[in-house]
Amino acid sequence: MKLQVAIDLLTTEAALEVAGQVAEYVDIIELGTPLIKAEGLSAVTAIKNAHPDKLVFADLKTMDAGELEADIAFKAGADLVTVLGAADDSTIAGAVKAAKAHSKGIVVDLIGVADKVTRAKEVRALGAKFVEMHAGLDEQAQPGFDLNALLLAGTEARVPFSVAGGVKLATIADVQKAGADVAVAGSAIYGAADPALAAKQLRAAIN
Ligand SMILES: O=C(CO)[C@H](O)[C@H](O)COP(=O)(O)O
Repeated sequence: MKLQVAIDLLTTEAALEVAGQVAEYVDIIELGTPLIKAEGLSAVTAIKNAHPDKLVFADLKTMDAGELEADIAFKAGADLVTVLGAADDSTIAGAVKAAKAHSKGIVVDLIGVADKVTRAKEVRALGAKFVEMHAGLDEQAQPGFDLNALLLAGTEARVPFSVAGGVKLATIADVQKAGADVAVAGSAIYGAADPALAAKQLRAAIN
């Protein structure tokens, strides 16, 4: 299983600092949606230039204009770009077209999708590289949030998947057991007192 760090900080400078601290322990470096909204796609270029050996993930969460938005992110240096599973099939197909043109990949984020198992199968058929079983920061803050529902959906969908939703040291082994291809950890890494140590421990827990 790969480890992805999601950097939900607001400046390129801060993102570069965290990426530099944790790169040796992760496979994929994600530029979070708030960071891209704050800094633009130049943040993606800066991270790719600093870490050309890592997969750089631009969390655009595209909902429309799939081909156009994915194309500009790939041109900026992204290897993986997200489109929302709630988007129209044509939006996802358009983004996949852009990914094929750049020999890169589209990840479909199933945040907010009620039937994640069915949609995962549909978007995989449309050409998604993998799907993200994702409970967002707001959903995680709701009482009763349960990561296990995401893990179950991933296992049942039988397509390549990542899991994002407050993944941490206490839960990353369960993510691996569920058969995930990628574990995404955001606040557990960038919010830690020592991000390098947090990433190292997460990596050790899945090796
Ligand atoms: O995409 C996101 C929010 O929409 C986050 O990057 C993702 O949820 C991972 O962060 P965390 O581990 O803190 O949940």
